[in-house]
Amino acid sequence: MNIRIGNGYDIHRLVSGRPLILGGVQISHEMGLLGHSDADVLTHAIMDAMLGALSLGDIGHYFPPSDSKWAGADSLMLLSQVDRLIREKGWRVSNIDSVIVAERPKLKPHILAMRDRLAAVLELKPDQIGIKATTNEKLGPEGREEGISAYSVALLVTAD
Ligand SMILES: Nc1ccn([C@@H]2O[C@H](COP(=O)(O)O)[C@@H](O)[C@H]2O)c(=O)n1
Ligand SMILES: C[C@@]1(CO)OP(=O)(O)OP(=O)(O)OC[C@H]1O
Repeated sequence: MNIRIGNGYDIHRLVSGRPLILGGVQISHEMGLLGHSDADVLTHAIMDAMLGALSLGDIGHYFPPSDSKWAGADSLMLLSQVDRLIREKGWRVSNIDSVIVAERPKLKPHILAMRDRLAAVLELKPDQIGIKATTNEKLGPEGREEGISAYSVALLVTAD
């Protein structure tokens, strides 16, 4: 069995008038993330980790922000396409681990729902997907609540 590891990072700006969607879960908050798609920063970091593991570039290559086709796109649908790409190449996800950096809102109550949604799309068990949350101790853009970022690593294994 072959193994490959990849990492991903993304950040999106917090603005009023947008829904806050993380890991495919809509979270009640007075602000949401701005982006060409639904701006699901966690799912974007996970996709980049999966693509990075196989040196397949990044999500902007497959879903260019300049292409109106992806305007308002559901990031879980994009994740499903990335998963299909790696499966077609003979790989599958062994496990994913992630961190969301957000001063607010409290994400702990939503982590299990995010794991369930991502696991359903990736056809994994929820315990193959780690998601943690941390504040940035009021430091930097996340700490000033200007944005939310996410980091992810993905371990891929060959299907055989
Ligand atoms: N948006 C967040 C941030 C943090 N948490 C939870 O709180 C714990 C403590 O966070 P610190 O940044 O003070 O270390 C953290 O381990 C998370 O469990 C959260 O739920 N939502
Ligand atoms: C998801 C895509 C889709 O156009 O757009 P955004 O939601 O703006 O997200 P970002 O991480 O800035 O860029 C990646 C794009 O592929």
